[in-house]
Amino acid sequence: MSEPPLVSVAGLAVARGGLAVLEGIDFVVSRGAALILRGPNGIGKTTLLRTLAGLQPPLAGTLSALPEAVAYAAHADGLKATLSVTENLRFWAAVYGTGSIDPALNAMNLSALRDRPAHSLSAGQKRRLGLARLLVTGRPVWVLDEPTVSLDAASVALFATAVRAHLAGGGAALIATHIDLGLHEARVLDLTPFRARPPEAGGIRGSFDEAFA
Ligand SMILES: Nc1ncnc2c1ncn2[C@@H]1O[C@H](COP(=O)(O)OP(=O)(O)OP(=O)(O)O)[C@@H](O)[C@H]1O
Repeated sequence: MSEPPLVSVAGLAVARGGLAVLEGIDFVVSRGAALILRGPNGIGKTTLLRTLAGLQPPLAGTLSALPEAVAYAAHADGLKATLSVTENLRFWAAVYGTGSIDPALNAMNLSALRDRPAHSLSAGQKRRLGLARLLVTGRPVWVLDEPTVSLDAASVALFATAVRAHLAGGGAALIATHIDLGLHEARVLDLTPFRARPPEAGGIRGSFDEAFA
């Protein structure tokens, strides 16, 4: 019997601010696979990723990803400003109960910056540290919201290499991005056809304010 997918979504509708933004979404993402989410500003990519990460409930439909399987990288890097690069990574390794931080330092080219406090890093360096955090989580499903913002071309390539290594190790990735990451093996899902219809046109009514909106 084949292994179940790491992420399985059926008839999913998601809401923001009490309004349905996307509905009728179906996809599966298996081990070793990446799904790129595309769509214009405001279509609901962040809202969908937040739902996949367990930060807000679905409005309708089913979602099989376990929140504890997911490592979520949001727009903010989530760094501890006064801690050094290595202290930030050790902090996350302790939170997630994982081991060495060296693979993460090397993957995102942070070794030369290891003793620098996070507040002193440039925007792109901070972003590299935020992405290095993914590697120390040890979690199989990476859910990434515009991960390459502030990255130069070389850093985008480093990041794509890290994603490929994650997939090769049996992980999966869902990535909202407006740029071409060069992950040609990834499937692309354009969310435009899933824009929620207004209730008067038969769409789902978003009748709650999400707890974490
Ligand atoms: N806190 C909020 N309260 C109410 N509405 C919100 C809130 N955050 C986002 N929205 C609205 O929800 C819709 C979906 O937003 P979302 O951030 O998911 O879109 P997106 O596809 O990620 O956009 P972008 O490409 O600009 O990042 C948008 O119309 C947005 O204005």
